[in-house]
Parts: sequence; C-alpha cells; structure tokens
Amino acid sequence: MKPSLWTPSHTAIQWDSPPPSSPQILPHLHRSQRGEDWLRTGAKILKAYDYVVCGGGTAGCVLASRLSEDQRSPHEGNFLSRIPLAFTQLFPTAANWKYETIAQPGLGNKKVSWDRGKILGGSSSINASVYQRCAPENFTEWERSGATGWGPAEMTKYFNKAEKYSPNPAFPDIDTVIHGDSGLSFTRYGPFVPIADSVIDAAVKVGIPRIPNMNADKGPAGVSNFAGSVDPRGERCSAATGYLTPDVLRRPNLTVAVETRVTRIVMDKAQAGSPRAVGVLLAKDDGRVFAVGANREVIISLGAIATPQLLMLSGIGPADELRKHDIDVVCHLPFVGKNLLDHFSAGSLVVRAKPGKTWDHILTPLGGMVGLAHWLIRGSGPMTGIAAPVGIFVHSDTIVTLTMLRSPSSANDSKVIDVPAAPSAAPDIEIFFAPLIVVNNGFTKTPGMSGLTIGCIAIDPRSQGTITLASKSILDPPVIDPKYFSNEHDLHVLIKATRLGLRIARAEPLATMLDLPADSDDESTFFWPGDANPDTVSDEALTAWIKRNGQTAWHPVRPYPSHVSALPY
Ligand SMILES: Cc1cc2nc3c(=O)[nH]c(=O)nc-3n(C[C@H](O)[C@H](O)[C@H](O)COP(=O)(O)OP(=O)(O)OC[C@H]3O[C@@H](n4cnc5c(N)ncnc54)[C@H](O)[C@@H]3O)c2cc1C
Repeated sequence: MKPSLWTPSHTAIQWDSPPPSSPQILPHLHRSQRGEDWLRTGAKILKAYDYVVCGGGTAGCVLASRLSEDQRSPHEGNFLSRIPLAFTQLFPTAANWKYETIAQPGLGNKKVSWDRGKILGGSSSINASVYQRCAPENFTEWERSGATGWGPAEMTKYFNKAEKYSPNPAFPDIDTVIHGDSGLSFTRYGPFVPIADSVIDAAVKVGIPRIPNMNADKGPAGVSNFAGSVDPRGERCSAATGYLTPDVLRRPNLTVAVETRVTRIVMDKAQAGSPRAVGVLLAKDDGRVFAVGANREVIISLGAIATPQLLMLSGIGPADELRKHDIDVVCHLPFVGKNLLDHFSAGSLVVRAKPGKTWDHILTPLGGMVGLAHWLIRGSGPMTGIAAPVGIFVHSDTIVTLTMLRSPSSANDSKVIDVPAAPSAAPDIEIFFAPLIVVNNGFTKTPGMSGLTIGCIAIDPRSQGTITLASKSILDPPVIDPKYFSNEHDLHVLIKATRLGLRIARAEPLATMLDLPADSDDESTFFWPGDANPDTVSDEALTAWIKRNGQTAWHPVRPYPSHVSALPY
C-alpha cells in the first residue's frame, strides 16, 4: 500500500509500509540520543506523531480508528480472510505468524502450533469469527483486581458502542435487545443450519438450559446459537474491515504502515523521573530502518506474544531475563512475559453424521465451488457462516451432578434433568459444535464422510506459562511455554467436557441425525472417542486422547496477577 499522509499532530499510526520520506529530527528524539544504541543503527528519524500505535491487530486497529476520529491507503484485502468459514485455510499462508510452543511435558512433549494474524486486523483477520462477550463474573473479577471502570456494566456499554448488529429473520428466538446497532463492528447470526437446532434440543435434554442470547447481561451459561463477526454481505468483519475503512484511511491525521516491523521502543532516559517511551524503531524486510517519535504516547498492541517480546527487547521486563541476553535494563518489570494463560482445547471430537445433515458437502471440489459462488454472488450459504454456529458454556462443577444423575441404567433421553443452581463462578467450559468434519484444522481430507465436530475448551485455565526471549533479535520468535496441564485441574475439566459432548451427541433429537455405533474402543480412527460410549469410556483413555489430540483454542493472554494493585503500564 502507498504511504498515507502524515502530519505533526493529532496522528495515530500503525506500522507496516514504507514510511514517508523527508526525515526530520525531533527535539525529544535528540534528547534520547545520548548513549542509545538505536542511533547506531543508522535509522532515519522521521517526524513525530501524537500517538504511535504499534501492531495493526484487533486492539491496534480499534485504537487507531478511535484516536484519529478527533480530526483537529486502504488495507489490501486478503480474499480467504473475507470468507468466515475458511479461516483455517489461512494458517499455512503468510497471513499467519506460525508460532509454536516449546515441547510440553504435560502433553508427552508435543509442541503446539500457535497461529496469530500477520496481517492488518491481526488475529481478527484469521480467527473463527465467534462474537462472544465474557461472563459478567469475569469483569467483576477484573474490577475486584483493581481495574476500575472495567466492570460488567461498563463493559456492556462499550460492547454496545462497538457493535453493529444486523438481525436475521431466520433466528426469531434471539433476544436482540441487548445488541448495539451503531458501532463499527458488524455482528449477526446465521445462516440457519438444522443440525444446530438439534444440538440445542439435545443439550437441553441432558440438562443444559437453553438461553435466548449468549451475550446477554446474565452471561453465557447455557446452550444457544453463537453470533458471528460477519457483515450483512456474509463477509468477515475484522478489526481492519470494521475500523480501518477506506474513509478512515483517508483521514489526514492517520498513517497506516504495513509490512513493517517494530523492533524497539525508544526510551528517553535523559528526563528526570521514570524513563519515557518517546518513539519506536522499525524495520523493513529489505534492511531499511527508521525511527518515529510520539509527542504523546507510544501504544504497544502487538498481541499476547509479540508485546512482551518487544518490551523485553526494549529493556522493560524482568531484569534477570534481560541480562541473560545482554539487554540494558531500562525498567525492571518482573511480570512481563509471566502469567501466560491459554484456552486449551481437547481438539476435534468428531462424531459420525448421516449424509446430508451437515455442511460436509462444501469440502468436496464441486461443493466448494458452489458454496463459494453462493457466497460471492448472493452473500448466502455455508461460506457466510462461522464454523461454530452453536455452543455451550457450563461450569465443570455442574457436570459432576449431571453425570451422577444420568447413570447408564437410568438413561432416558426424554427426561429433562434440572441443572443445579448456577455456580457463582463463571463457566469454565466452552463447547462448540461445527456442522462438518474438521480434523487437523481441516487439512485432513475426509471425502464422502459426514460428521459433527465438537470442540471442548477449558476457559478458566489454572496452568500458567511464560513468554521469554530466544535471542536479542525481534526476528527470532520468543520462547512460548504455556505449560499445558502443569495444573491437572485443566485436564480434569476437559475430561468432563468431553464426556458431556459425547452425551449430548447421544441425546435426541441429535442422535437421530448422527450415525453412532453402540460402543467402540477402536482408537485408530479420528471418529474415536466420538464412537465411544460416554458412560463406559475410561478417564485414562480420554486423558491419553486429549494429550494426543489437544490443541490451542488460540486465546493466549497475560493478565496481571490480582495481587498487583497498580498496573505498571
Ligand atoms: C485461529 C484463531 C481463532 C480465533 N477465534 C476467535 C473467535 O472465534 N472469537 C474471538 O473472539 N476470538 C478468537 N480468537 C482470538 C482473537 O482473535 C484474539 O484474541 C485477538 O485478535 C487478539 O487481539 P490483539 O490485538 O491482542 O492481537 P492481534 O490481533 O494478534 O494483533 C497483533 C498485531 O501486531 C502485529 N505485530 C506483531 N509483532 C509485530 C512487530 N514486531 N511489528 C509490527 N507489528 C507486529 C501482528 O502482525 C498483528 O497484526 C482467535 C484467534 C485465532 C488466531
């Protein structure tokens, strides 16, 4: 993309493309020249902006758009990224950073792929497009931990401000009142897929309450349709397409740079008091380096992996970790790179379905072409849908009770079992149902087969990991160690979730749409443990399968521990 205009004030910037020429030395960059090794890189020093937003991802696009609203080169579309259902097809492409964890002892030393968006819009341009607000209990916990103004009521206000909901008549039961309709982020339900309704009814049979809207103030505990970040034409709404529209990109007070890497935060240590971020260094792949100043703030929004990496490379982080790599300590912040949490998934739990009940036909060459044509010409069909049109949130404590109630001898699908009073904590399990076979992120071919893929995810993980530096260079990916199952609680939660998923598959009316053997212990097929009997399959067998089959659910975060009362930045 061509470089857009840049002006000395009111400017938000994101990095990625050739920055403007005619460098200009800035007073405050001058001040930090003394002893700063960034000067020795021979960087061209460019004019300053008010705000420098590093990372054109989910957070960065929103910030750039909002900051430049006060006005005192379009992003280049990626075709695959526009198709909501095709998100995993982006994984082998240049739009993915293709990170990988180090060997995980909790998973038999398996390494796990960590996909992250390397594209404007960041991970919102390659994600599964499920639009889901957290449980209110989570936000209450944030507030209790010191994040004043981030409680459930405030969050609802901002979710509504961000959202532009388009109702779909095919979903008359959805309670639409709670959705925002004047924001920049499109959401909607659909398209309708019959097996999703059967999943909901089957979940109700095993005791999960049906709720009219997963995003309502009461929280998501229950079973319902998932909303998608999809626009009215059936295209993905990413942070880039929603917030950096052509109109926004034409703003004279915004410069968006693509294909440019931030390599360092420039710190001014010459001022009295704490060191201050006054700009950033950035580099193009061809070796050119630049420096840009910030009159007001440098905002680091590179995501959960690259943000701690950049901070540490800039001398901000645990002193011992920095010294290991011979990096000058600008600010000793022990929590940078610590407390890494990720939502781990048991992986694809595939149950056989009867032909014609699912979307598997779009996985054939002809079906794919027809699906694509529908999407392109009419904005309709499976390609406009999110991979997981229906989901469940439940607390694992509740499942104990369900399991006890439903012993094999008393199994009766027509009986509705009451779920005990909702636990005070937010749900710790998410289960999604995809109306097609997804094995190996869709790269294992399954011609002529039909299935329902169930994804069971532990969403309140206790295992905590780290991001540390592999080297002094931003070009080397950091060391990602989520320490999966270092706390066995997460494994136990996933065993319960998997058993619940199997139970729902065997409840009516879903069971009639599926093609389930009575019982099977043949573990050689990807239909196991989908083929297994939930009442007899052992915890040991499920444990071995989860460790073999499990994968990230792509939600790494690094929250500050609640005992840190003041957030350091
Ligand atoms: C495959 C997948 C499926 C997901 N499914 C869902 C879902 O269905 N629903 C949901 O709500 N969430 C989902 N998520 C999670 C969600 O997308 C992320 O939590 C969110 O996008 C993170 O936003 P962020 O701004 O923190 O980081 P990102 O969006 O990842 O943005 C970081 C940006 O920084 C850029 N960057 C990194 N390093 C540098 C550097 N040195 N210099 C310049 N730029 C740099 C990156 O290229 C990227 O553009 C999914 C994620 C993935 C990957």
